[in-house]
Amino acid sequence: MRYVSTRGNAPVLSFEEAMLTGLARDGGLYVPETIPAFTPEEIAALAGLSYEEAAFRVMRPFTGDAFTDEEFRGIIARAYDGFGHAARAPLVQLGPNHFLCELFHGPTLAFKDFAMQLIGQMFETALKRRGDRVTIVGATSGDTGSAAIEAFGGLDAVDVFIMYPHGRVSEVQRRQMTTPAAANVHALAIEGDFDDCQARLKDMFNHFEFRDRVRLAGVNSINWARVLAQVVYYFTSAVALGAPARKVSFTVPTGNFGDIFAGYIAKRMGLPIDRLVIATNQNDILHRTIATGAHRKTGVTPSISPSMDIQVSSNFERALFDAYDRDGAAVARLMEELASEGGFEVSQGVLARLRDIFASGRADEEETAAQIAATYAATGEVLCPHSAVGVKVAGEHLDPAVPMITLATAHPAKFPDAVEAAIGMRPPLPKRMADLYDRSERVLPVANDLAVLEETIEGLIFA
Ligand SMILES: Cc1ncc(COP(=O)(O)O)c(C=O)c1O
Ligand SMILES: N[C@@H](CCOP(=O)(O)O)C(=O)O
Repeated sequence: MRYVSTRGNAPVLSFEEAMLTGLARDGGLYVPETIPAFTPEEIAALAGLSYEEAAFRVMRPFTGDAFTDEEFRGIIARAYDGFGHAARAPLVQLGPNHFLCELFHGPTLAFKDFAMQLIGQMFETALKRRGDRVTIVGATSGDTGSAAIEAFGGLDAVDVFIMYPHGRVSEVQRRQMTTPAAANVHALAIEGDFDDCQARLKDMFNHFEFRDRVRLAGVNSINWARVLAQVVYYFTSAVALGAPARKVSFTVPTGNFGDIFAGYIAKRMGLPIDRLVIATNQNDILHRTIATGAHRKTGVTPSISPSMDIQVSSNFERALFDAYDRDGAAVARLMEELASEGGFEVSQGVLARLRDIFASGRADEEETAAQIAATYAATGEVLCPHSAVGVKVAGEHLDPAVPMITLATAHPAKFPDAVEAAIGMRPPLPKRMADLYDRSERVLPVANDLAVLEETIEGLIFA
């Protein structure tokens, strides 16, 4: 299996090289050269397997010779060992034909743990074998950062720097990033929003002297291995509801487009997914794109679902690459237009292709809070605000003939203020985190400035 850049002008890499490389050197994102297809029999055979075995079967065709089967099974076993639910990604029923896939039973209580725990183990195995060391820099709106710090903290072969937007993540998210004691992890508070953090990260990747000097690696969904790990729960949940004999649809709370792109890959692999519904909060560039064909930044407005406060949605580039028949030059032109003009329009043909696969909707602040309250009253399930955005939008796309699965992307205890405002109850943190508010914090405020950031990072790793 080989990996190519969405901008068509970077070296073709193996799985392991793509994983350790992060952003392609032409500024693009790596994607598999071809998507392996599963037969209906192979999909049916996933029924009744452990999550770990299903993960092995779904991901193995993508990893080439990076790991032996025994190594890969060990990596998967260690990745999911610390999850607080035996099913890893359990389904609960919300209503007739509407299910919630709870993705928040990992160590940091968000879906990011599914991929981050796995790639932590993959990096450790690959770097040890190579006798190599890398510097991981990440951008977060709250959950990627805490999951990365949990997964990579204390590992020998990595230093980790996570940029988060100062004042724009929940207190639980911030404390998850700033209280771990491991000396190799650093939380950097940036003045700006998530888009600024992600832009600085891409600037670092595009500054080759810095990139090569620190041996820069990425664990955002820039990294293909992150997306791959997220493909698995589409298979396990669809099979639990009768796939491949029965079609299913998914609604996915969306910001950086990584999670829903994983669903698109599952569909390309042969999983019978009817609709993939993009659910956005008031930062709705993706919903507007599907509705109108115009992909235009409007600036980020802080919301009660802060992890989705994103307007420059990195992985949409991967969807465009396929929608433009894998024409890397066309994608590069669109990305230049996004950077210089603040947006672009997709052609009518491309819009029709996108609409063939993706539907969309949005939830504003009041609708999100109302959905938390309504779901709690009807079912007793306490939703986090991101999952509530998903459930609200899913409600507009229900089809009596096709089960809908909404991804519940975070635990409500990560966003206690929003949940309390909606239902008058503060969801408690799990016991193992009960002292989170008493732990001391370690934060490094850094200017939203490439040179200052690079100097800070180099100062810490070469100290
Ligand atoms: C809780 C939560 N829900 C949804 C999302 C959106 O996921 P994606 O960025 O993969 O679209 C994020 C962040 O990415 C998140 O942290
Ligand atoms: N919502 C994310 C934003 C970064 O997304 P990623 O999937 O590209 O890592 C977060 O919580 O940080």
